[in-house]
Amino acid sequence: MASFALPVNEVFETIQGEGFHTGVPAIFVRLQGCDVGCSWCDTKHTWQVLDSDKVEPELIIGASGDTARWAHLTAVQLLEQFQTLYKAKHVVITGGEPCMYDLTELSNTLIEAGYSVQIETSGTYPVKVANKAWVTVSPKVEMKGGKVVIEQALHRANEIKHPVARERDLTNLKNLLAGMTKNLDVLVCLQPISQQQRATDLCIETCIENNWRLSLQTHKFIGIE
Ligand SMILES: C[S@@+](CC[C@H](N)C(=O)[O-])C[C@H]1O[C@@H](n2cnc3c(N)ncnc32)[C@H](O)[C@@H]1O
Ligand SMILES: Nc1nc2[nH]cc(C(=O)O)c2c(=O)[nH]1
Ligand code: SF4
Ligand SMILES: [Mg+2]
Repeated sequence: MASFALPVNEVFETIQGEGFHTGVPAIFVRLQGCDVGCSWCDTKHTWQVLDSDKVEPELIIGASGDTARWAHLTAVQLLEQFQTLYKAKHVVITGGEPCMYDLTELSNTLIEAGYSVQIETSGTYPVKVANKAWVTVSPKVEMKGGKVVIEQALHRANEIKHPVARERDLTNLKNLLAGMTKNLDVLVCLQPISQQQRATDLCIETCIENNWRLSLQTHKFIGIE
């Protein structure tokens, strides 16, 4: 079967800094493209997929820095790089919004090669990924792009990791949870937006009240990618 290529912004090995898998060594594959439009997004350089930003694959693997550059890479090309360059056996496919693309072939290829796979998604696109993949949905409600969180993503989620700045974000989360008809015991994390103290205090208080987990973007505190 012809392997189709995905637009990759960066590939790097680090420690998962967010959610249930915080602390796990991981290879990150950041895909280019997102039309959700979160004003506080910390990866805005991935929003547009411009031909003028397309480069050769060798400029992407292991490169660092927040640029809009991207290259087409196939599942086999990525797997070969992982097996040559990295030790981690957990792969996080993120973006940009990775579920703009069909991730089934990439995730199946990696799982068959012995990797665990996790997807970081906004929940605004159907999640097309291997059944064994871990899906982290970070619901994006009332963002500029006007997209809505879809039921299929919430029902496929292994964890819901909600970004919180103020009370309204908690109300939005509780409305999403109340509307779910399946996956009712999904794991819930709260993630303060941009490490704001008021948001962090609100998350701590709410996690204790609801027995939810706190997700702190630990990589930003210890200065790793
Ligand atoms: C950059 S997004 C990419 C994946 C996908 N588009 C999504 O939003 O889940 C990865 C994670 O970073 C979170 N995030 C982005 N900017 C953030 C910020 N300023 N503060 C806290 N979390 C942020 C998102 O909520 C998401 O959980
Ligand atoms: N260390 C680290 N952990 C992360 N977890 C989710 C991330 C993301 O940008 O999707 C991320 C990231 O950018 N770095
Ligand atoms: S959905 Fe994710 S990548 Fe897109 S703008 Fe929001 S936080 Fe950024
Ligand atoms: Mg990040």
